[in-house]
This record gives sequence, structure tokens and C-alpha cells, in this order.
Amino acid sequence: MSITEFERVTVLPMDEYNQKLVANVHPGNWVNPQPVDCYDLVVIGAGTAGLVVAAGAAGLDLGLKVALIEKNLMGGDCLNVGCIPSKCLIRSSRVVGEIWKAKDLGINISQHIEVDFSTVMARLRRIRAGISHHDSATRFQNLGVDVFLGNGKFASKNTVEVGGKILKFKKAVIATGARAVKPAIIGIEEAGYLTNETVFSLIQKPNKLAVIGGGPIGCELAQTFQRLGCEVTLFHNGSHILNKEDKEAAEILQKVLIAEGIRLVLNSKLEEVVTVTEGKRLYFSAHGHRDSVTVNEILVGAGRAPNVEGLNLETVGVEYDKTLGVKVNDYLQTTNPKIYAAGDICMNWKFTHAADAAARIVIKNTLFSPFGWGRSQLSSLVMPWVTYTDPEIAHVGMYADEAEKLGIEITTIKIPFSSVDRAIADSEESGFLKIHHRKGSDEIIGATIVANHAGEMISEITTAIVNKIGLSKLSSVIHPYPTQAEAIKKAADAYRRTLLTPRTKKILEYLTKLS
Ligand SMILES: Cc1cc2nc3c(=O)[nH]c(=O)nc-3n(C[C@H](O)[C@H](O)[C@H](O)COP(=O)(O)OP(=O)(O)OC[C@H]3O[C@@H](n4cnc5c(N)ncnc54)[C@H](O)[C@@H]3O)c2cc1C
Ligand SMILES: NC(=O)c1ccc[n+]([C@@H]2O[C@H](COP(=O)([O-])OP(=O)(O)OC[C@H]3O[C@@H](n4cnc5c(N)ncnc54)[C@H](O)[C@@H]3O)[C@@H](O)[C@H]2O)c1
Repeated sequence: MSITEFERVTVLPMDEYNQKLVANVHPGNWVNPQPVDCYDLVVIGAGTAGLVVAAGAAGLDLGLKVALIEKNLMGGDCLNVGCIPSKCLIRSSRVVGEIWKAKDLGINISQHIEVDFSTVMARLRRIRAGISHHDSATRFQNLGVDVFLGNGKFASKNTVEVGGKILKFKKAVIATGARAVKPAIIGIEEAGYLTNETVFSLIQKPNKLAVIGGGPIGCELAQTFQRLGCEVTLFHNGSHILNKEDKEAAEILQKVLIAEGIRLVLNSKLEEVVTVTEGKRLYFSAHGHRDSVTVNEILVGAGRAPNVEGLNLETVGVEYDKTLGVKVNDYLQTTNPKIYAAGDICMNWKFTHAADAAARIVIKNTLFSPFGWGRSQLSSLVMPWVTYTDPEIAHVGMYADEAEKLGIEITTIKIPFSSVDRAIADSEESGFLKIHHRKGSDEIIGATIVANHAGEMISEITTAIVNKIGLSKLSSVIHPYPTQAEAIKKAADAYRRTLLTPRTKKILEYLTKLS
């Protein structure tokens, strides 16, 4: 192996935890294997999508030859700079949120609470390193996958090049993911900013933090850092945060963020960033006024750009768009029928579980659907998602306006958590459950839950939608009392009550008389 075959990677700070992480997911002493004559599958990118394709194909023990190429850290965004580190920080910050509520619950915290920021960050690094063996190069090698560290790019219609080696393929999968969009703000490059790739490397708390973007990344991390003791200003260019979500749900969270002390600047236009002695000064306008704020750090969470560059996609006839990513059909096939794509590189659903589900479709369609028989379709998936703020916002299926656009008539049942005993006992009454069902039928079309553990509750509704279980059947499912998930039963019961027509009421009255 030549020393130039792949670049060594470091993850700051290179303490014992990050050393362990790197040793698992980008070992510096890795020796790329000698390629076999022809691979059944060559996968570029070892994030969730690539790992699931490779493990799924090789793990079938059918003797399939699979190559997996990763230029940076195996595990991709989710393990290294996404779900896992963010959820570790959220866990610590939830303790602060609980302490803030303690007085209302009759608990006096007499001492000033102190966030030990460096310990919070060390915990993140320890946990991330601790689970990184799942995605390690050695584990995948042991599964029978040829793991190549290095930058992969198409060399011809049926070959990929990595570190000077040529891998011939029958089918290839592009799973190169996405990265943070660079904001077009004068002076921001010179001033410097954090993204999800660097924020989890912080070892010192930025006392004042500006967060750009009120999407899932911005909201989750703005609340987290505010709770961890930073003074956060959140800039969002829309009229309310989480503008892809149910508006009422987003409004509840918005009120919480403001109540917790975040300075929320809506309809903001960031004009310039200037480095001053005190830090980074952001000049902005909002609602017709110009203003500025000076912070120690800026965190950008303003959307994702697909990693389409440098893959030689033109050479292999794979069409793409720099904003939307690689163009795929419903079978996740690109414009080159031998090349497929999965995950953030090609999908609107930018979630780990979506990348995982897409990878399973790719395995089926590339390896087990000769002549296109029995291919799986992306559009057949029922996709839930959760924004892990406090309260969480979980959603599955359609929003009311989406249903309206498609001409689907719906009825919405809303159960406020102020009517759910467990939520009242928990003093967690501000959220709601909304279920949209087809008008005149019990078929569930979509649902949104706003609750502290909404993410744990949404799967019941996803299961119902996937298995075509309507509200009538859900109302016969016994939910333990008292749980917040009882809200789902309440919604189902509310639907059942709408079936009580004057005629059925008369029949019931008659039955009572006879009983
Ligand atoms: C801060 C944050 C929090 C998130 N939280 C959640 C969450 O709670 N729940 C959730 O479901 N989703 C969450 N997500 C989204 C989730 O991380 C992504 O949807 C998921 O990681 C996408 O997986 P992927 O395999 O498509 O891409 P990635 O994980 O981006 O993996 C792509 C891989 O390809 C590699 N690569 C790129 N180009 C090349 C090349 N030319 N050669 C070789 N390798 C290459 C990259 O280095 C990378 O490792 C979060 C994202 C962020 C940023
Ligand atoms: N819990 C989760 O599952 C989770 C958590 C984090 C991220 N993610 C995934 O990552 C993706 C990316 O998240 P994201 O929050 O970066 O993207 P996003 O596109 O969802 O939200 C970014 C927001 O920033 C706003 N914005 C853009 N430029 C701005 C500017 N200059 N000033 C102010 N506001 C600006 C946009 O209007 C947009 O609403 C999400 O779509 C999601 O799929 C998921």
C-alpha cells in the first residue's frame, strides 16, 4: 500500500475517545484489499445508506462480491457529526430543562446549577466512540465486504477508481450523502463559522452563539446550547421556525424557545459578518429594522447540499442537480440503469431511517429483481420523522395542506395533551396529537404529535398506516393507564363517536331496553 492511497483523518480533539473512533471508522493503518475481477456491487460512501447496502448484500452469505468505499469516517453523518452526537448533547441539555421546571414540581434546587461543558462534550465523544465498532472497517471486512478507504470516483461506465485501484462492477450504488450549505453572507467565510462537521468538536462553551437556520438542525442545537449555558440568537428567514412542519406544532416549540431565553429573529436577512475585538458581529435586518449582534461563534444549519462533485457522474451518464442531488426514479435507479443511489444524495427525506429503508430497496432492486420483476418503490414507504427538541415534534404521513393539494378530503381529530391524565400529572400539557383521517372513513392519512416523547409515540400510528389499521380498530387497542400514548386511543374513540348516528343511537337504546 502506498502512503498516498488514502488521507489520514483526525477528529478534534484527538483524545482517547476520538482516537478510538478513528481507529474504528478510519484506521490509519488500513490496507486496502486487492480488488477482485468484478464486483456484484460497488458502493461509494459508507454512511447509513452505504453501510446498509453493503452489510445487507454481503450478510446474505450468497457469495456476493461487495466493495465499500469511504473517504472520511465510516458511519457518515449519523454516527460522527449528526444524530448520535446531537442526541448525546440533547440528553445533557434535557437535564437542564428538567431542573428549570423543578420548582413547579415542588423541588427546590438551592444551588446555582453549573454546566460542565467540557464533561458534556467528553461524554458525547465517549458514547460515539463506544458505539463506533458497529460501523468499523474491521466489522465490515469480517462481514465479507472489501473495504476501501479513499476517494471513490467513476473511471468508466463499469469501473470505479479509489486510491489508484480500479474496481469493476456489475452494479454500483452512490451513497455519498450531503453536507451543510455554505451561507451567502458577506464576510462569513473570513470570520469563520461552525457547521455540524465542527460543532461537536467544541471543548469550550461559546458564551454567545448565533445559529443560522430554524430547521431541525438549528432548532435542536439552538435549544441545546441555550440550555447548556450559551446565550443563543437564532436567525430564521421564514415567518416561523420549522416551516416544513405543522404550523401549530412549530408555534408551540417557538414559544418554548423564546420562553427559555433564545433570542429568535424571524424573517431575518443576514447582511454581513465582521470580525471585531469582542468576536463576530452579525449585521442583519428583520421586519424593516437593521440591527447587529456580537457573538463568539456562529453555527450554520441552513440546509444540505448533496455530495455530487468529483464523482465523474457525467462520464457515466448519471444526471444530477447541484441542489437536489442525483436524479433517481421510484426504484432508486439513476439515469444509468446499472447505477443506483440511496440516502441524502438523492432523497428529500434526509433521515437515517430513510437512508436505511432506501438501502434495503436498493439491495432488492439491484440483486433480486431480474428483468425488473418485483422491484420495490420508494413511494411505497411510509416515512415518520421526529425533531428532537423539547417538546419533540413527530410526524408521519401527510399534512393537512398536502392532502388538500392532492384533493384528498380529510377530517382532523385533535387531542390536546391538557386532556390526557398522564400529561397533566407530568405537567406536560402544552402539546397535542392531531390525526388526519379520510373523510367518511377511518383510514389514517397523517398525524403530528407534539410531546416530550412524541418520537416514541409516532411508531404506533406508523404501524397502523403501514398495516392499514384504521381508527376503529385502534380504539379497541388497550393502552395502559396512565400513559401519554393514551392520546392515540382518545383520538380513535373520538372517531368512533362520530359513527353514532341518530339511527345507531336508537338501536343502542332499544338494545339497552332489552338487556
Ligand atoms: C446535526 C444532524 C443531526 C441529525 N439528526 C438526525 C436524527 O436525529 N435522526 C435522523 O434520522 N437523521 C438525522 N440526521 C440526518 C442523517 O444524519 C442523514 O440523513 C444520514 O446520515 C444520511 O445518510 P447517508 O448514508 O445518505 O449519507 P452520509 O451519512 O452523509 O454518508 C455519506 C458518506 O459518503 C462519504 N463520501 C462522500 N463522497 C465520497 C467519495 N467520493 N468517495 C468515498 N466516500 C465518499 C462521506 O464521507 C460519508 O461518510 C441528522 C443530520 C445532522 C447533520
Ligand atoms: N431529528 C432529525 O431527524 C434531524 C435533525 C437534524 C437534521 N435532520 C435532517 O437534516 C436536514 C437538514 O437540516 P437543516 O435544519 O440544515 O435544513 P432545513 O433545510 O430543513 O432547514 C434550514 C432552514 O434554514 C433557513 N435558512 C436558510 N438560509 C438561511 C439564512 N441565511 N438565514 C436564516 N435562515 C436561513 C431555511 O429557510 C430553512 O428553513 C433536515 O432536512 C433533516 O432531514 C434531521
